[in-house]
Amino acid sequence: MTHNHDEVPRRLGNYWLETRLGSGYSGSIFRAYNVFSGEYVALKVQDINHECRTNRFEEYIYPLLQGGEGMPKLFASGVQGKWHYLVISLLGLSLDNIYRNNGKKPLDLRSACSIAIQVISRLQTMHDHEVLHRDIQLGNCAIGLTPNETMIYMIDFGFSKRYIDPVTHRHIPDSKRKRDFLGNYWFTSVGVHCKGRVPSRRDDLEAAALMFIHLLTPGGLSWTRDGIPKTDAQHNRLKRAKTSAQPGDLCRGMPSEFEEFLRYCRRLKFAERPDYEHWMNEFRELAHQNGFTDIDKFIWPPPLQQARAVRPQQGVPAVTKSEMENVLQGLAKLQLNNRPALVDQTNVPPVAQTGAQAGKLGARKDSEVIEFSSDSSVDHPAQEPPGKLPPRTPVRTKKATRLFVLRRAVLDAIDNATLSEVVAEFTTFLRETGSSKTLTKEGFAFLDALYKQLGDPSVFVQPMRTSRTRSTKQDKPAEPQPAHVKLDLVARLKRDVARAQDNRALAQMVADFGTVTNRSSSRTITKDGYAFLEGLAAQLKALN
Ligand SMILES: Nc1ncnc2c1ncn2[C@@H]1O[C@H](COP(=O)(O)OP(=O)(O)OP(=O)(O)O)[C@@H](O)[C@H]1O
Repeated sequence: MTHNHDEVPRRLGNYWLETRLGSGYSGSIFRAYNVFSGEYVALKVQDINHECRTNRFEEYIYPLLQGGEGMPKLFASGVQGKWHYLVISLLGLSLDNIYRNNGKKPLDLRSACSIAIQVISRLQTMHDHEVLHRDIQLGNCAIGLTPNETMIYMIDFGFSKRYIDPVTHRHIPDSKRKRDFLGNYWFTSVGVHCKGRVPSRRDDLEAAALMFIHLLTPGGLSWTRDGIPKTDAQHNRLKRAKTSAQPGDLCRGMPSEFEEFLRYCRRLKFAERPDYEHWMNEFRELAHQNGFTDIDKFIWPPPLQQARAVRPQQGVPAVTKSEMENVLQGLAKLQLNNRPALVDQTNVPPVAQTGAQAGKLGARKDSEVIEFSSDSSVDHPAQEPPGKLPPRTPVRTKKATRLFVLRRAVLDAIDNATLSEVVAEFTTFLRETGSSKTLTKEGFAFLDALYKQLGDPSVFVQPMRTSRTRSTKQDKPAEPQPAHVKLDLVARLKRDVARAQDNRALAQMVADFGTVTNRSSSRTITKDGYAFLEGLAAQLKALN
């Protein structure tokens, strides 16, 4: 049953209704003001006979959330005639309004990080108050009005539910029985939408992850592009597309945090508490690495300088053409002659003609240009046609890009002499760049590649850099070690590297070095660490 909003009285309770702000399936929302105080509010009104009495559910949920950051205030609720009304804080634009007003263009990375931090924080607040949202979408996140315009609020609790039983204090039970889907087509998790599972905290987070990815994807998530499905066949097609989309494909060209976050949400168990703090910190760190300041505030439109810093685009390298040329010229100096393979590679599918095999890397044609991206998809050659490099001035990208190029050179290397040169270059580069000697994610990715190449290029290698705070059993956090453990081990590695007999022994040393660096509190490279890397380059040459 729908209603004509012209029928809604001009006054409900102590509130005088002005303009209509929006309307959904079950009711309308008006800008209104308190006739006594003059205070402006938003008033949600619904016919009491409506088949979907979401106002009643919201009336139950709002009090549970009062006082939480980013939760609208509930001022009043009641019934007048055939109208049920809820009076809540008046807010500004929804993220859906912002996205549409911006021509549905992908958002800048600063805005995406800021939204990610705030939305995860809102979900933490709701979940800590024992409530699931169950309908996370752009239209249900709204910014405040001045002076709260940098705060994202959560709205529309019509589908929300307590997941802790108020009597037994136990988590709601899971069920094998398939349920009808509840939520929205675009962002509701694959488990709930496509497999009929019972929603829990993990699904709110997965919906948020899909929303962030959507905001960074040109044209949005693929299954959103044909509009709302009108038939069962269309809906089934949408579900198939959603189910089969792999995180790596959805997030190609984006910073790896987005893909990792989606994977993390999908690994969570039904009743498991997500590690909200960890993910907020990951997005803060990502923002920090890109030079964004004040990231806990959502600033729209984004500050000009910061918006320009990095704008991730699907499959498009995040470097300028001239930066890419510089890097390639540097690599061209490497002598890559045909020498025996490092290890038995019969298990490895033949690699397409790479720069290493073709001769000098600098001689690569545009179509052979390797992918520059600060995500884990660097193993896949860029799908985008070359020459589509957007102008930008990345802050962190230069360092990250250089490290990725070196990592690629490791994977392409076919002999120890080449590896020796690449390791020497990696060491010099680390010594020369930046005031911080911290080994970045890209630095660890280099070590992973080196370990794989020295040991067995055909096997999957568990990354050496692990999360500090991950709470699932599978991903044990890396316990920090006392400083002397690292110092002792690295000193030993420095001493022993010159005595290593073969590549496998060197591989083990690289793994030990990466692991101990990861477990040190600041992940820095010490003087002995540099000496070890230099010794490694020398020993590789000697073992050639
Ligand atoms: N507190 C508010 N202040 C200002 N605008 C709001 C507020 N709450 C909602 N709106 C606007 O009204 C729209 C509909 O709001 P809401 O989603 O709460 O209603 P609904 O009837 O439950 O909608 P739907 O059925 O589409 O879920 C929102 O997208 C937003 O643009």
